[in-house]
Amino acid sequence: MLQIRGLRKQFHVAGKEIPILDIPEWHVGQGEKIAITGPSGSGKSTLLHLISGIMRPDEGDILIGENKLSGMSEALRDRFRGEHIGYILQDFHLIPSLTARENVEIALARNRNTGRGERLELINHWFERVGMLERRDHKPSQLSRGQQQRVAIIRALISGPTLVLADEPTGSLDWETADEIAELLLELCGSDRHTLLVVTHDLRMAERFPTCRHIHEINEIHRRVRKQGGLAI
Ligand SMILES: Nc1ncnc2c1ncn2[C@@H]1O[C@H](COP(=O)(O)OP(=O)(O)OP(=O)(O)O)[C@@H](O)[C@H]1O
Repeated sequence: MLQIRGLRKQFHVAGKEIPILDIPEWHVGQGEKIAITGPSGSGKSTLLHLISGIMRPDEGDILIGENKLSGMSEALRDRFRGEHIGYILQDFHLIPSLTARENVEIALARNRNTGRGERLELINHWFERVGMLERRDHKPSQLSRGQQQRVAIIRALISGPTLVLADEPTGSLDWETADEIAELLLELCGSDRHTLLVVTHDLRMAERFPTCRHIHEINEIHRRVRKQGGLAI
């Protein structure tokens, strides 16, 4: 469902080009659940930014299903992301002035052309699924961090994306809450319909996943830079 070919990304920093990613070939099958681990600065978040189309590669192709991201205009990539990709971040990024339900509703209204009644029914169903029905009219500041992440997970999944990307989803949570969130994410993405890629430093979380890959198994930059006698990133 996800294919990466000849992908390269570098950043221009202080007059120098710093290579970050070099992925000759990587395939992820429909329904796979993969945790990607690796040291800080090894390009994990950059990889997710490229797969979501938020960032463009310098070279190479990313295909999601039959859809080649490099062949799309920025507007088309934004639409494609809204319709097919769910993104979960460490810091939730909920809108503070809106309630939990409203945060979910604006994402749903943007991505799905449904009537309000149908939307509210679906939203209630999801809040019930994550055990937060009674909290749906609370603002983010009135919720715990774990609860805020549950709302962010609903927001990412409610439109039925085929690909779910999560960047350190448990990074700002205590261990117990992190375990609950990892469990919830795997349960909600459990069907073959959802492909789930999570980048994490949390090895306890990574071990729960059917597949766990170190970024250096995918990204050849580390090997190449070392071979050239450069600094390892
Ligand atoms: N927009 C940018 N401009 C310049 N350098 C960048 C930019 N974005 C990321 N980098 C650099 O690219 C490298 C990879 O960053 P990235 O955030 O992908 O790493 P990461 O593996 O996700 O790290 P962490 O685990 O700490 O989040 C880092 O050295 C970072 O400083």
